[in-house]
Amino acid sequence: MLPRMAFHHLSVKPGECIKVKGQVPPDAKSFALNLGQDASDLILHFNARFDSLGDIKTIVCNSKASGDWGLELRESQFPFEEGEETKICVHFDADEVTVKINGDHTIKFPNRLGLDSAEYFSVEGDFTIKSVKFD
Ligand SMILES: C=CCO[C@@H]1O[C@H](CO)[C@@H](O[C@@H]2O[C@H](CO)[C@H](O)[C@H](OCc3cn(-c4n[nH]c(N)n4)nn3)[C@H]2O)[C@H](O)[C@H]1NC(C)=O
Repeated sequence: MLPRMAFHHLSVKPGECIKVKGQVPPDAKSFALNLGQDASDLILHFNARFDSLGDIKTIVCNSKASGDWGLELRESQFPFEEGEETKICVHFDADEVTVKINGDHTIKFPNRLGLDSAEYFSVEGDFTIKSVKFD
C-alpha cells in the first residue's frame, strides 16, 4: 500500500522531534508511522490497529531490517479515538525510540538497528495529516 506521505533523504538526529498532527477518521481501521533509514530498514513501525488483522484497539510496534520484520511488541495503552484529532511526537536516541501521544502518553521501543540518524519517515493508512514538523 502506498504511504499517505513519505519523506526521504531526511537527516533526523537523536533528540530531534518529528511532530505529526492529524485526524483519525471516524471509520479508522489502522494507521502506521514508520521511521528509519528507508522503507526496508525501520527503527520503528508504529501501527495503531483500531480493528485490523485480528487486533482491536492495539498498538503494534516493530522494527524491520533489510525487509524482514523483527519481533512485535504490543502496547497496553491505546490513546487514540476514531474521529479525534491527535498529536504524535517521535524522537529517538541510540537506545530507544520514544512516541509521545497528545502530550500525555509515552510509548518506548528499543532502537534495534542502532541508527544514529533517520533518513526516512512515512505515514500509512487511516490518518488525515494536518501538519508534520521537524524540530
Ligand atoms: C497470528 C498470525 C501471524 O501473526 C501475524 O502476522 C502478520 C503478518 O506478519 C502480522 O501483521 C503484520 O505486522 C507487521 C508488524 O509486525 C506490520 O504491521 C504489517 O503491516 C505493515 C503495514 C501496515 N500498513 C498499514 N497500516 N494501516 C494501513 N492502512 N496500512 N501498511 N503496511 C502487518 O501485516 C500480525 O501483526 C501478526 N499477528 C500476531 C498476533 O502476531
